[in-house]
Amino acid sequence: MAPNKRVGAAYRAMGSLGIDESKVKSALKKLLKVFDKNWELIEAENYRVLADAIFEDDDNMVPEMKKKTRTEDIHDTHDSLPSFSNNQEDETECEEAQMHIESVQPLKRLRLRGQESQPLHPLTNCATSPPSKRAKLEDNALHEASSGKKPQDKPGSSDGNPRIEAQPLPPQDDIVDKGKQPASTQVLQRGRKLTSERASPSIPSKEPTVEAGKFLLPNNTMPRPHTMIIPKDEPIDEVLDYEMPIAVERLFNDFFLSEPSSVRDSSLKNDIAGKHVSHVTVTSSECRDGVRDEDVIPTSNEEATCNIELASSTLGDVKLSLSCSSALQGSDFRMPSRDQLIKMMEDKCLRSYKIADPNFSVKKLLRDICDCMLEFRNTSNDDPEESSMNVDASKNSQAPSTLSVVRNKDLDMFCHISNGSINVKPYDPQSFLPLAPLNGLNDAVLVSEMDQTTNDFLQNNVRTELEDSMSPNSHSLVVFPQNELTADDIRSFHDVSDLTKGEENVGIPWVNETTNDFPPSFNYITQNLVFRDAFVNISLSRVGIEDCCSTCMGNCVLSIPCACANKTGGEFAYGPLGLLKERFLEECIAISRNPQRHFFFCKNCPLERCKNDGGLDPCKGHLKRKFIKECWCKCGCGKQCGNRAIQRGITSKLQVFFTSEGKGWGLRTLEDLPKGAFVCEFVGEILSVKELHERSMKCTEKGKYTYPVLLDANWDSGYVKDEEALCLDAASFGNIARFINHRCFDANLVEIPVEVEDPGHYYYHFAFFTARKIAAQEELTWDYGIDFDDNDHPVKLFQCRCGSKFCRHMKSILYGLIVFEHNRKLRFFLRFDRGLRII
Ligand SMILES: C[S@@+](CC[C@H](N)C(=O)[O-])C[C@H]1O[C@@H](n2cnc3c(N)ncnc32)[C@H](O)[C@@H]1O
Repeated sequence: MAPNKRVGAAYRAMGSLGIDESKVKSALKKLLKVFDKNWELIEAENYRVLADAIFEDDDNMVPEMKKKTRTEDIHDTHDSLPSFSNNQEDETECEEAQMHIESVQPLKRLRLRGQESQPLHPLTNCATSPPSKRAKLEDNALHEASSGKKPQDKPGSSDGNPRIEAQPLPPQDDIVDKGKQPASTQVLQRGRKLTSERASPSIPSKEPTVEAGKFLLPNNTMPRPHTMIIPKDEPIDEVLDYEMPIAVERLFNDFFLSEPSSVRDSSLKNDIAGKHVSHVTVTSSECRDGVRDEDVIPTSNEEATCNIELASSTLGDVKLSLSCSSALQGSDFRMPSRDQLIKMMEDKCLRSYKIADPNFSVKKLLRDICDCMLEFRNTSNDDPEESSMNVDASKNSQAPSTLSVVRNKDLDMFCHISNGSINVKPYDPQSFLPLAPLNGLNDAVLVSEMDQTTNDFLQNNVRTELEDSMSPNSHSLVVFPQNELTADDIRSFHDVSDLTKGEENVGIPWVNETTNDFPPSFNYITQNLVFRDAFVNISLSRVGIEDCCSTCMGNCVLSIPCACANKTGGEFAYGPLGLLKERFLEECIAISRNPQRHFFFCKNCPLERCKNDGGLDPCKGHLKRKFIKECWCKCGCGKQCGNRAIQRGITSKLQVFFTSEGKGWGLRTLEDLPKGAFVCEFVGEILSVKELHERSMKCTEKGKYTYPVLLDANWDSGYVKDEEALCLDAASFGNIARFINHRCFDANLVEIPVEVEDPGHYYYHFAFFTARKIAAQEELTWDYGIDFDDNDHPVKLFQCRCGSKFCRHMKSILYGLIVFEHNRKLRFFLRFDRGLRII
């Protein structure tokens, strides 16, 4: 009989590790038996289980040899060595045994270190699908292969055995596991019981009790910061690395959420067959009926038909994802609806289990699974508040077919069920990259590689702050695109939990409940930065005694107006609570809403000048605004002075979201805001208007746009030099304000120029304040002041979808239509629905 190629390959692989073929044979035999001849399991990770099994054999042999040596020592110490020498085989074995006492650990370390880039330990893959049947050994094949070509010896190893002492020992600290026991086939029989039976939070689940084939484990093919060996004696709990968020997001949701089933099927098939799909954890031959408990067959990804994935993060958040492939079901396979699937499962369970709670439900089962996962995590968490989890299944989310599971008010998770896909998707402040692996990308790219110190630091310092800034709403499902990604896309990733990348006092999360889009790529900055030519002279010497309140102390707004207040028109703009005073605010709103009354026209307008097109068109007008002058570091008051509102930065809970009205991304508040509150500044690159003009031209050519704001509130004071005619552009460098959309006339924010460090009036801060009380969840808007008939406006014109009944754009469209209709005698249907729509 021809030698079995797989056997031969196994010998060669072990040979390349310097392992003697006699050891390979017996270990291989055992494994084939245990694994029911499933070669994939044996071959996984370059025959890792085989190597481990060999080491284990050696380990077992060591005590025997030691015992023997000790016995002979007692009888005759001097005779013991010769007696071994007389027996060549025994001597060799003894040598091996001795050698393994010393060196099996380093060998394993070295091997692991070399495999760092490989998928994780096969343990979990195998463990999720262990064989349930026994089979005959492949004796013949083994025999023939073992009598074939001898594996090449390692250099320095004359007898074919590994000479460990020749290999450098890695530092002990590098090793995550204890290194005493190899991951062995014994471990494969272990698992974690995931039933509704709760583990007591005080008793860590150290004794996995699930039989082979009946348990689920998190998919561990994703990379981890610390690849580790799982010592065989240690419980499976150790496999779960709760120190790091596990970024497993298969997100078959894309397929399940919206597309017709036929589309879904083909996409899914491609995905499953593709290399990227590597998270097969449970495979069932009868997945038509859901996940089958018995006869779980380990299989390759290509054969996968049913996946269950669990993922958790350090916060105890759990994601469970089910997916089903049509690969083995035939072309007419259709994914059942969520309700069909649940009903089918419930019927099956009620049929199968003689004693079942009459109120048994699959949803409850899933929640229980999630609870169990969380409890595993909570056992290591002493915080009683976190340990007591409140599952509220009745809470509905906005998404259809969604089940919300809320753990507690501050740290909740969002369990989404939609057509076979169940996600518990939390806000995860520790992940610096999106949680989802995306097609065409190696998962490794997407998992933050934090070392323990960074991780600990974040846990101690950042998480609480970020958690505080979150609301349950912000944990909603985020669907990541499944398209191929470019390097640019990868660069544009924004942390779901904090788009500001930690730059602001508060984290500002983003959500997209509408499309698969990510927020646009830009660099987050909290302070305006000069691009190149803009003249911004911030120097202490320019701030004269009349421009600051050097003799003030404490909180200026509580005492008589200081020099800074004088510059604001004789009194402080802010009241004692830090809100803008009503009268001041109303004046500012009036300027924005009735600009015609506050326009001034420059004699030599920098905007017209910078066009450099020969002629000089007349100035189109600028708004003369009211300024706020805040106290600054040259003042005697402290940082808590009430006249330093914008300097304290963003304090409100905000969220970037994808609007449903076609405006792209927008900014909303997650909490009620009072009238007159500072929200944020418009931050960007400081450009001269000339630079802006040049940039706009270039951008337009490339189909890109600038996000400019003119700092023209003081251009009426005389001739404005080119380098002093400034603007801000937030397209590439900006802050959260770049997401604030326009609303005609009745916007809920008002923009006010604020001077802080430059008394020159040409450079100032462009700050947004609430124009009225704003309720939580309301989108924040400001009136860009666009003339929709002015094609020359520095802001790229768009079709306004502000929904305001005062919408200027719609008015002009309506006017145009009426004229058109009148002239052409054509009929148009107009519908007044959230503003004017043309149908
Ligand atoms: C400063 S950005 C605001 C954020 C933007 N929506 C985004 O997705 O990045 C300005 C752009 O948003 C869009 N936009 C803002 N307000 C809008 C409105 N009322 N209707 C339609 N589009 C709007 C326009 O495309 C505009 O050029």
